[in-house]
Amino acid sequence: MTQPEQYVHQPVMLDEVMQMWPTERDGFYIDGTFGRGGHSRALLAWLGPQGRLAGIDRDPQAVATAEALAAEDERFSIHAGRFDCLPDVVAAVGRPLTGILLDLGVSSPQLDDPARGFSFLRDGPLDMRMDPSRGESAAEWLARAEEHDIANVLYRYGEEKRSRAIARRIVAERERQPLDTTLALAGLIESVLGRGQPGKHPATRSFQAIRIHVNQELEALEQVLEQAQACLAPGGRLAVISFHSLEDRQVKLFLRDAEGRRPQPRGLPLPPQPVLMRSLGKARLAGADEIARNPRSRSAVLRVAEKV
Ligand SMILES: C[S@@+](CC[C@H](N)C(=O)[O-])C[C@H]1O[C@@H](n2cnc3c(N)ncnc32)[C@H](O)[C@@H]1O
Repeated sequence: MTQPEQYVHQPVMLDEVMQMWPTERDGFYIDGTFGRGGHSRALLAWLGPQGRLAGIDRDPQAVATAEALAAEDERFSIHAGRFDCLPDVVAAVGRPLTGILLDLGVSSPQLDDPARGFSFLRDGPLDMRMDPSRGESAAEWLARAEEHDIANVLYRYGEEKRSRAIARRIVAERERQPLDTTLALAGLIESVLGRGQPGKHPATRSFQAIRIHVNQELEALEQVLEQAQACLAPGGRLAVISFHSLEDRQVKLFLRDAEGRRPQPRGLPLPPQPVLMRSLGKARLAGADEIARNPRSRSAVLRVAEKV
């Protein structure tokens, strides 16, 4: 697992996060997606001497980077695992939670390392697990899944219109030989869909879908949003950066319900809904300068809410 030598990490929408972040420098904060620590380092530079920051990540490489940071800075601790271990982290630190940041999805080093199997541009084992020590790899899942389950995943998580044709071809191909490299899968998808549009590989949507499924990304997000609402102290803030419409929709619907705005079924008036969170402004997008510097920020959407 190598990292490109010239890799420079640019935390996405850092200025916008800091503008909306709580003002209590000696509070307790969680970075639920430590990654390579870009946001965490900026938060530590801002944090006061009595402040605490706990990082969470399920990726062993991210955890190794964070352990080095924890050895340098006693205000910081790292917790390996899925971010929906949030209540355990809060209990371990034992302080009221002032803020939580989630910068969702995969990190650039994960995408760029062929050995992790996330990239359809570089050949590697078809893995795609953020934590390679747990669960099934993409190759293991594709080797055993029913055709209709593969089609459903491609449709639901990738919004892939030709999901059935791709699933059919995967099932036919795996009878002939194992489908266990990224380029074998990317080539198979291209053979079904053709070359696609310029600048967008035809395998983009399917790779996104399989990655979301293998890592149970939307299940973990659903859990952590509920937990954040329950664990935050009153006035504490939740900041979420999403990178695709499925994640952002989930955050938006969670906030709608937490703000007591769930649509009422017709003819069946419900009691008034409790107001648990308050959105701080509308969803924000990265600015043109950041997008020019860091193209990955192009699809970022930031939502921030405060516990009431
Ligand atoms: C976009 S990167 C975060 C980058 C980070 N903000 C930075 O500045 O370096 C997302 C990170 O979150 C981790 N991650 C994604 N989903 C997770 C989950 N459900 N539980 C724990 N970690 C997760 C990934 O392993 C990855 O390291």
